[in-house]
Amino acid sequence: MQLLPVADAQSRLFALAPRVESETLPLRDAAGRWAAQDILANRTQPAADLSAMDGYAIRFADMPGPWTVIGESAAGRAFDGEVRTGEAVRIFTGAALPAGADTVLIQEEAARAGEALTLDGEGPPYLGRNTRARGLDFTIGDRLVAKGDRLTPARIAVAATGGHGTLGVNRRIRVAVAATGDELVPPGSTTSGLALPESNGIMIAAMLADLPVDIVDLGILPDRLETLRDAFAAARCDLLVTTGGASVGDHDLVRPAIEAAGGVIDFWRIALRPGKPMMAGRLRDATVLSLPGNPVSAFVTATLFVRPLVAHMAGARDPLPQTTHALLGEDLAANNARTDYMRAEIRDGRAYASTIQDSSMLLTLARSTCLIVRPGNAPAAKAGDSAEILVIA
Ligand SMILES: Nc1nc2c(c(=O)[nH]1)N[C@H]1C(S)=C(S)[C@@H](COP(=O)(O)OP(=O)(O)OC[C@H]3O[C@@H](n4cnc5c(N)ncnc54)[C@H](O)[C@@H]3O)O[C@H]1N2
Ligand code: MOO
Repeated sequence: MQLLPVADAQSRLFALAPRVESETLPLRDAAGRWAAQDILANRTQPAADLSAMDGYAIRFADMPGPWTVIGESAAGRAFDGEVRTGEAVRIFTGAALPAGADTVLIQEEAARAGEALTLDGEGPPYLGRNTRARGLDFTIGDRLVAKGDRLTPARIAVAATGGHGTLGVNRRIRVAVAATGDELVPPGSTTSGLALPESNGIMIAAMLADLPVDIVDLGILPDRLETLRDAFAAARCDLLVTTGGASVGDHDLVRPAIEAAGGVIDFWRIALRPGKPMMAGRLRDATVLSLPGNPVSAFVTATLFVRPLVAHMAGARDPLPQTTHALLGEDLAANNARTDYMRAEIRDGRAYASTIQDSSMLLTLARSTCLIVRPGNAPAAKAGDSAEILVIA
């Protein structure tokens, strides 16, 4: 059986799902979206040479004083005269440097009696000390945020300072989530016998909570072809995520149900552990991602495929999760052909894999802070070797 490498599956998935349209939003509502265009500065920042400290604007050539104070410059209220030899202007942080002045003497190093000002300390050591030049941060026309960048708080702030009140962003993604399985009951209901509280749908919604999505909860669907078909066909969404019923058992009906609803499967089965039986396709205007039912498999495939797909559709230039490196706390055995995402904990800067890596074990997942990425056919590794990790908590 041919298993698709993870990276190939990710690119095929992105090729299946178009980017959504853009809209214009007030800055306050744009946080967490992706920029639909480059955001260019409409103004220069700072707009003039400013003081960086509270003190006195002077001419550096006049050091070490004394000076006569001839006026005041405050933020937003500039002194409109000129500072001549021997003169100083009282100035505050963020205020415009008056014409003629080039340096600021901080007030802690100055003594003032009426309008007479003398040096009381070392004073500024060079011309321009304690000032900010016009355009220090950026100049009109500079690119502040690139198309496809996430609108982080700092990027929202720089756009505001750059003169923008609204931004072009990609719209929110409508994600329908369906859990399938006759054994499943809603969380919190009194369980008896073999009934199992549903957790995958809840977990996936939680994993998307920081992304611009509207979740359409299709609830728990039974293992019945017609019910699944009708529910999938009726879902109005950009992305349909199902869990369970993706494997080869007699009750694994997700694939036939998608096809019966008029959908087409593009790929199935990934060289991945856990998460092998994941499949992807299209159903009308929606992309479909069917995740395996085992909770850890659902978590890993949601990390590697659902979140990146949402980010891709919402305009991200770089939608894949970022990995980093850690030293292994213990030896690891050689891997087979499937890329392995091992549940692990970081302790004292070293990554320790859980002893049992069963894809049903939620408590192990809940205690893990990272996944150790073991590429397909990786040789055995030693404690102290560097390994790729994906931080998950
Ligand atoms: N003969 C084979 N059997 C299996 C294969 C295979 O290749 N050949 N693959 C195995 C792998 S790998 C996985 S992963 C599972 C995935 O199977 P399904 O996607 O069909 O998942 P289910 O059978 O429906 O459920 C598996 C497991 O997870 C529990 N589950 C399901 N949904 C939820 C939910 N929403 N919340 C909590 N728990 C859920 C379910 O009760 C089962 O215990 O197949 C292997 N079999
Ligand atoms: O690949 Mo399954 O997802 O190992 O448990």
